[in-house]
Amino acid sequence: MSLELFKCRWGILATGGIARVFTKDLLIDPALRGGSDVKHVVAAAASSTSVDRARAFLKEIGAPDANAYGTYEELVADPSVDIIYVATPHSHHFQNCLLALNANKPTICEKPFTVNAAQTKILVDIARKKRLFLMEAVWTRYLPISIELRSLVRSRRIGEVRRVIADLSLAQGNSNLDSHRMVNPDLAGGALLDLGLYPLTWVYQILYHTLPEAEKKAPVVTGTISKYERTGVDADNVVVATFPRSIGIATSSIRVATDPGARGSVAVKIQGTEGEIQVAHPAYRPQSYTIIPNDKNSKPETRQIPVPVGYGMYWEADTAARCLRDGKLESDIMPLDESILIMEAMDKVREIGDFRYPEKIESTDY
Ligand SMILES: NC(=O)C1=CN([C@@H]2O[C@H](COP(=O)(O)OP(=O)(O)OC[C@H]3O[C@@H](n4cnc5c(N)ncnc54)[C@H](OP(=O)(O)O)[C@@H]3O)[C@@H](O)[C@H]2O)C=CC1
Ligand SMILES: O=C1OC[C@@H](O)[C@H](O)[C@H]1O
Repeated sequence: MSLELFKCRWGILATGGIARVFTKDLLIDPALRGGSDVKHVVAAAASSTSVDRARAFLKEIGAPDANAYGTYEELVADPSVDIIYVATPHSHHFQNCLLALNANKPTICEKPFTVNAAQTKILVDIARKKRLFLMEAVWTRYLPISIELRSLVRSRRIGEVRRVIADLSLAQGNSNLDSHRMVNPDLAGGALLDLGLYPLTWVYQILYHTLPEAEKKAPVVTGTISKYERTGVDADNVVVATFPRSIGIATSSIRVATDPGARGSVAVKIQGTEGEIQVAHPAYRPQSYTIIPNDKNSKPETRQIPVPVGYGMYWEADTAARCLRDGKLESDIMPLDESILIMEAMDKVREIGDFRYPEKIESTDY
């Protein structure tokens, strides 16, 4: 008996760098990643710049017959679209997700969800009230390596995990840096929201997500930031999250590098009472890990889990499609309340560092 695949029809909101990568990944034959029970179709894309840009995007990614729009409003009104993928700069996630949800479209949104927790909470409230699927598209969470590591931690492979140290630092040597969204306060630039979300993902997916529901408690968060002199966004930061039985330390920077010279460094250390797991850089897309037991007579074990094809963003898309198919309103892998907790941690560290974005993008009024 052959089972019919669930077809998920995507509307791509924005045509920048990550939209291109995600949409190309959507169209990769699932057989090349070992198969899937869902399939993806690019139904439409919109560019706020022009309809021609949307057309050129669709041609480039290999969906020339999909609907092209010159406004996001037209995209979210398209009845042939089942779900919207928001791929604008984070400054615009709140207003773009609002637009999609208000048009009754299930939505996934690039990381970080919004500029602050207040905005995320509003989106979550609206989605829950309208019974619409909503998910933060933190693609790292859905990678097979993350799933495997969460399972190893739950099975106490290294005993009880008491500490996670995670870093994503990408020194930006680029002479055009000052014009990049990464340091533009109007586009919610800065290391914490852009890069820091990944080390925080490791801290929360290991120290919080793996716990039984009854043991999940919001951590006490503190931290520090230092600013990029020319634009005032944060250039380096440290976040310390103290959970009832563990501590997480997440760091990120646009000044120094986790892996200088790309020689292969450790990005994440998951430290348990019986040993440690070292996860390879980069924290957003690691492809191997090593288990190092405390017992010096036991050998370290390295496991490679390469992304088989493309960039690896199809796994988050598969998760969203399955949720739609099964009538689920959120993903168990990236629950909405956990997205809010992580946004609150970033709010707290920005507050300690006296770093606020311009009111127009911190605002919850649109
Ligand atoms: N998951 C991942 O690995 C990655 C995620 N990201 C996340 O994706 C988001 C987008 O990043 P990225 O694709 O690199 O950004 P880009 O600058 O490459 O693209 C952003 C797109 O958003 C649209 N846009 C709408 N309003 C604005 C505005 N005021 N200024 C600039 N662009 C605008 C534009 O598309 P149009 O003209 O078509 O409307 C633009 O091309 C960010 O939130 C980032 O954190 C980024 C990189 C990697
Ligand atoms: O999400 C991201 O991951 C990779 C980085 O290069 C990029 O700046 C960031 O947005």
